[in-house]
Amino acid sequence: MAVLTVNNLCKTFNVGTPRASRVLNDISFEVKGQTFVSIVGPSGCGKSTLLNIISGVEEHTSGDISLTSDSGAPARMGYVFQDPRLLPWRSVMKNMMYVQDSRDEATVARARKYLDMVGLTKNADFFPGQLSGGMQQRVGIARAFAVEPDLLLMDEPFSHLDAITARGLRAQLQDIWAQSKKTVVFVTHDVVEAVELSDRIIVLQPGGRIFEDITIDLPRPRRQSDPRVATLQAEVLARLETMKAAHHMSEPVA
Ligand SMILES: Nc1ncnc2c1ncn2[C@@H]1O[C@H](COP(=O)(O)OP(=O)(O)OP(=O)(O)O)[C@@H](O)[C@H]1O
Repeated sequence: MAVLTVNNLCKTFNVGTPRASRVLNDISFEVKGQTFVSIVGPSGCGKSTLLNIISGVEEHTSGDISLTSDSGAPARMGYVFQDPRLLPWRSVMKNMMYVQDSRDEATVARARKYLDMVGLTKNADFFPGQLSGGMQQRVGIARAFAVEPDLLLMDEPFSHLDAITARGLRAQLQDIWAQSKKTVVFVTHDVVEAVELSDRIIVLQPGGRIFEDITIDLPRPRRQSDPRVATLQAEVLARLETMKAAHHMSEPVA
């Protein structure tokens, strides 16, 4: 069943003014439950705007968007941003619990389980200032999964981290995802990252249209050392280069 359905979505900023600009143009796609979908594309093509519309932070101009949960209750969303947005005066565990509706035993156990999955059980009583940037982002990821959302939105969660830390976190995210099978929409500039993590990659092009919707059919876990992963990464990059050429873009696409 589709958790997220987007139909003919358009977004124009500053409607009715001389500064009006259409950023998303007739976007349609579905995200089925338990799939990991990445949105990639060059800077300014509308990736974050799309994510903001899905999350409800931004309104769309026309089209439809719907979210469904298995239970029939209102769908719950979780978020992971570029920065982990932890409250500095709360411990790691209190940050984990801050976003939870309940403090019951099962909820606490779930928070502990996800903290354990990111290897931070020993740091539960630390404050964010006592953790590295990568550790803080691991708390942010564990916190979002611990809410057990119907849809988890991730906006370039590794873009502020160094390459080695980002690689470690991608491996960890793959492991958590394999165990939880949450439905994820993940925005990234990085095609290499998208191929490693995703079941599908939706490529946006300048002008805010879908260029391609690519299925990534590779066994998991996917590691950079696997030649099949590297081959597909090169293939998808080549397809993006074609798109770049069609739009006469000179800057790197991803
Ligand atoms: N609140 C706003 N008002 C007017 N224009 C906006 C607003 N927010 C975004 N835009 C414009 O919409 C376009 C798409 O922006 P968006 O941030 O969605 O792109 P992106 O693909 O996420 O870019 P990047 O990869 O650089 O983060 C850009 O031209 C941006 O200037």
